[in-house]
Amino acid sequence: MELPLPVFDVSTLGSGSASDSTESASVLADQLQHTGCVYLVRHGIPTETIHRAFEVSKRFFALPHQARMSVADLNSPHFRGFVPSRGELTKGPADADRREQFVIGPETAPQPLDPGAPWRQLIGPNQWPDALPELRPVMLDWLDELTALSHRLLSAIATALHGRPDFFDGLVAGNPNHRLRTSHYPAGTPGFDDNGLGAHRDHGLLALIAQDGVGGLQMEDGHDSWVDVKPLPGALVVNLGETLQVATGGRLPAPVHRVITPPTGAERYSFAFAFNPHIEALTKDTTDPQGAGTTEHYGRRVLARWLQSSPHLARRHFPNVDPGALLTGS
Ligand SMILES: O=C(O)CCC(=O)C(=O)O
Ligand SMILES: [Fe+2]
Repeated sequence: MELPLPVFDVSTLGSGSASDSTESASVLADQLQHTGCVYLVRHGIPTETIHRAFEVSKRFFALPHQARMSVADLNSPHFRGFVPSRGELTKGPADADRREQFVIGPETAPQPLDPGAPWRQLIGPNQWPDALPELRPVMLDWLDELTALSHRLLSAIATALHGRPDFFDGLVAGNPNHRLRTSHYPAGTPGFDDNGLGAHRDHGLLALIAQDGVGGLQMEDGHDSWVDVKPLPGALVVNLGETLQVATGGRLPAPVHRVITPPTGAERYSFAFAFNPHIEALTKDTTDPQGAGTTEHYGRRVLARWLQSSPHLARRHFPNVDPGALLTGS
């Protein structure tokens, strides 16, 4: 099968001498520099962990509507839980996403409410449905595996770009706003309702995607056309987010991507793990020796975006927060 993206063998990072892994880190950075998106093979996450995750995801989406709605995201100021089909407006109000999702993050206690820093509400507990007790251990185990792999990749990128594996660690330390979302893309009518997930860039550092064999994930190739990221059995896909694009002065691009609804008779399941900065992280171009350019506050930016794409949550939990004011820092 001809693949649209480079393939990176993760096992080359951790083994052998330090110079081997430095070389391998440069291979990864070079691949990412061209596409912002790469297949990862021999990534070390047990097949069994992945298999269990897909299995429990299917069982979650097969629960009766009422059981899924018992953990609706509308209950959660932390943007976690079940997001029904059409519940998110990634592309804007005219075309809601057709996928349904279940979203978790690192399990933490809620933060004290601070009206001057509403983004801190993104940190907090998850919601778990009583009807499927296995969901919690399986999702949290998968979250831990994906977090550990993301740290390895970030260290490799830091080694390749700055000669130091811990160069970007300060962005993630503390309360990282990671998210693991599993999505179910129901079949649709081609040409009519094919917006499974609207075109977007991820906001964080990098994302790891696991998809089943159905296909539908597409990346923009930089020349206004879409490339099908065909499923590669056992592989994960890494795609970079805007925080890393900013931190590397644009050297590592965050690709625009989307998911097309499966055709009649098919349905797609996937996982996307967003490896995100901590909620107060300040990002600026680290390749500029003068330190010029704007500094971005991750918590402000991500809350503004999520309020725009989830207006029902905005109205319920953040009625006095203006996304525009968050973005301009006032
Ligand atoms: O479902 C997928 O394959 C991709 C999901 C994605 O890009 C996201 O949730 O940000
Ligand atoms: Fe994405």
